[in-house]
Amino acid sequence: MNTPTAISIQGVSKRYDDLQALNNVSFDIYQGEFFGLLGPNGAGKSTLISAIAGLLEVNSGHISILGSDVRADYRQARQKLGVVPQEIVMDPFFTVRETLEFQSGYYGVRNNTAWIDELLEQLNLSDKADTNMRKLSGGMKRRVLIAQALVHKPQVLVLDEPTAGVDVELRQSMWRFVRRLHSEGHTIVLTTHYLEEAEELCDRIAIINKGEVIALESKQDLLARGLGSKLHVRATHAIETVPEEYQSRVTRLAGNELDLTIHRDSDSVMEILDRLRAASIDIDHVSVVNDSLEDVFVRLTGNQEGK
Ligand SMILES: Nc1ncnc2c1ncn2[C@@H]1O[C@H](COP(=O)(O)OP(=O)(O)OP(=O)(O)O)[C@@H](O)[C@H]1O
Repeated sequence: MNTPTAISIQGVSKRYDDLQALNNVSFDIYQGEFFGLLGPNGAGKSTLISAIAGLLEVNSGHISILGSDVRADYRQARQKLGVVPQEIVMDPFFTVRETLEFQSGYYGVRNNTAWIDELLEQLNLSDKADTNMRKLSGGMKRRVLIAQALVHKPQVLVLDEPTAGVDVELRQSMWRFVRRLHSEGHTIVLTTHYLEEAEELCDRIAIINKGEVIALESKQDLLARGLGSKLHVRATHAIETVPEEYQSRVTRLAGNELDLTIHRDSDSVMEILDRLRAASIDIDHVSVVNDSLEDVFVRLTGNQEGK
């Protein structure tokens, strides 16, 4: 693949006292990707994002944004990058518009009123432009964070759990806007605990666990990994017993309904159904449900804390 690199992460390690938060992390994110960074709580995602933003001194390794090193060429790298942080820190006495103007000044951007107006409109904030930040709801503050990250029109946008605690309607309108930015050529990096969101939006996904990258694949490849699927069987009568060889795979047995985990590569569904029939299970209906990203994530990280 010859696509230019948007974010290059090379051999990055970070230690907090005796805790290794990042351990020799290396991967590239390409221009125009919608990239997902997933992992359970405490995996090291926010540490990596702070390092990408050039806000954290790492113990070893290098990170660059479109060729600019985030430490050595901090100002250039920051011009190319917008980061929507997880935590809301804002001056409560500024209005929404003042907040965005102040942020523009920080990047040395002037005369960008038209772009600020567009951001306000796209994020449904136009009627709040002159409202003080302290009077906004949490969801509205999150929208201002996104606008703030975009005032200087960065090529690369990193969103650290932007939809935590945001209602469904707002989440959808935020994603519409982020998708539009992506379709216009922006590189988007997303961390989220809503795995269905990552499944819907991201082209490629890295899973971090205990400071290490444990998977880095296209979403399709990740979803095709491992066991793969669930076989759902409905019988015409209550199912009394399941053949012994399948008992360890039963995830649900209730009345005439039975769920079994199956391995897409090595199991023959027809053979399983034949054996169930031979065990006097009169099959009425069968369906195969593929693993979700959440199933794969839980299997790879071995816990459910990332939910
Ligand atoms: N400033 C700090 N000092 C000491 N330890 C820290 C500091 N910041 C983070 N850690 C620890 O480093 C590890 C990685 O934390 P980090 O916030 O990067 O994880 P995360 O993947 O973003 O988690 P979450 O999903 O909960 O936001 C955790 O064990 C955390 O407690």
